[in-house]
Amino acid sequence: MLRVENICVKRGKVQTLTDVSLSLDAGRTLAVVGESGAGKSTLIAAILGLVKLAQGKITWASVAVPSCRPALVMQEPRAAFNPALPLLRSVSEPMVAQGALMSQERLVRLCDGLELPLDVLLRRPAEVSIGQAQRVGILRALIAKPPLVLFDEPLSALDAVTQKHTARLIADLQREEGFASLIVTHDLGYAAAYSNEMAILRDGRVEETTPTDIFIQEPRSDYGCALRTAAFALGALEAVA
Ligand SMILES: Nc1ncnc2c1ncn2[C@@H]1O[C@H](COP(=O)(O)OP(=O)(O)OP(=O)(O)O)[C@@H](O)[C@H]1O
Repeated sequence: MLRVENICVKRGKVQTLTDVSLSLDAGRTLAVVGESGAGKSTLIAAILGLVKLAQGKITWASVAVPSCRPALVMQEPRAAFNPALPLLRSVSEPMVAQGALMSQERLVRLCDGLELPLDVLLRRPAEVSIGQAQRVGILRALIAKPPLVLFDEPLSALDAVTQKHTARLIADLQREEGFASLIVTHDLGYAAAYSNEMAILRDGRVEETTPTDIFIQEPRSDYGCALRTAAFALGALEAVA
């Protein structure tokens, strides 16, 4: 459903993405993994139509992606919200944009799953912890049942136990609702545990796109092998190998 076809992006004078092609179907998860500066956030910006493509095209079900109202979980949790507004106002924005009312039942279910006390939503961004703000970002992304969710380092501010609960909640909702999920992360362990496919990005190019179970056993690219070896050395892949 999501098709990224041979895109090139320049930011300033820097070529940040070169001939990148990816695809992602409904109900599936694609993890985009790569070192800092590889172009992961630029890829998300390109999918959202926030940067100009020098070449190639990006579509969702054959039309421009913004028309499907993709949801974004931003990398910097507090910066994702209007600092002047209680978080609940920001959380309700995707529903307002659809002209729909927010279901109390869904709000309570998601807050329970994310271990977010409801009173946190009555505070402004500066009045909650970064980890809470990150989970509110996930709540806002999922509240309106979007068909496509782009997660930019969605668990980076959470402790290991909360990471696990949050990742499970996202996976459970995805099974029930069938959204397509693109996860950008440095964390190979998380990517390996929760994705169907892994795209390895380096210096703005896709080194390989490989089904996750195969990648864990035998990456196809030299850089994929180096990432896998490093992740094993850190103990990040033991649970999934
Ligand atoms: N607005 C910009 N102008 C010029 N260069 C930029 C701009 N934004 C990003 N870049 C450069 O583009 C490259 C890719 O950046 P990007 O933020 O996409 O990487 P990333 O893989 O998301 O990194 P990180 O994991 O550190 O967030 C980097 O070399 C970065 O310095």
